[in-house]
Amino acid sequence: MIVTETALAGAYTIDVERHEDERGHFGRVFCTDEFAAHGLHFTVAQASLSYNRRSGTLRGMHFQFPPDAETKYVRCTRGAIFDVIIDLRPESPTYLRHVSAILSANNSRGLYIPKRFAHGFLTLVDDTEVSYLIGEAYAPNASGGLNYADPLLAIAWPLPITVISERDRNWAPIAVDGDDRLARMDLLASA
Ligand SMILES: Cc1cn([C@H]2C[C@H](O)[C@@H](COP(=O)(O)OP(=O)(O)O[C@H]3O[C@@H](C)C(=O)[C@@H](O)[C@H]3O)O2)c(=O)[nH]c1=O
Repeated sequence: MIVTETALAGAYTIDVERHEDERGHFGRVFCTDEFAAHGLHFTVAQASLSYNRRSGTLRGMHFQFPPDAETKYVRCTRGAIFDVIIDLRPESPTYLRHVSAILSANNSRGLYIPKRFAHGFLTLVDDTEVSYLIGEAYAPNASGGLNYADPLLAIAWPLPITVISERDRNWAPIAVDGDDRLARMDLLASA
């Protein structure tokens, strides 16, 4: 695996070293020891699959409030997505900055997302499947979100958004004079 830290500390792209032969290829996507060598101590509590019928489908920008924050390891196993993560750690030098990556079945790239990040994606083709490994149990009452079109975040989505849930369309933009969602992301709250 090729484990590369992104511009947001603690978030990594994970590329597969493919062993190619006439049948196709084989490669590792997760290894406890290799992760640990990069300081990543990831144990899987749940795995989820997201199927998306249409190109232009947006899911996000989601996070779980501490103490139920989630670590996610995301990969696109069919089709392609424009994947975006946002640093919500108030103490971080890259607070509220985002990073994007194209994840596709062709490139087999994965994204490792630490706790206290928001995550979302836009499908780039029809029939796209996204596979997650998640480090913590799901706490439905701890879910929160940010608006994908928030001018403060300034995410340059590469396609028009044509399919989105009502919940995701209606997340409030960040309030610059104090936002309760962001206030709840600090280290004390996550302790
Ligand atoms: C996220 C989640 C949802 N659900 C249920 C709640 C609901 O009835 C149904 C669909 O949930 P949602 O609309 O939240 O699904 P979705 O919008 O696909 O939510 C996902 O979006 C991406 C961007 C992420 O990063 C994921 O962690 C997750 O938040 O599935 C679970 O049972 N377990 C889970 O872990």
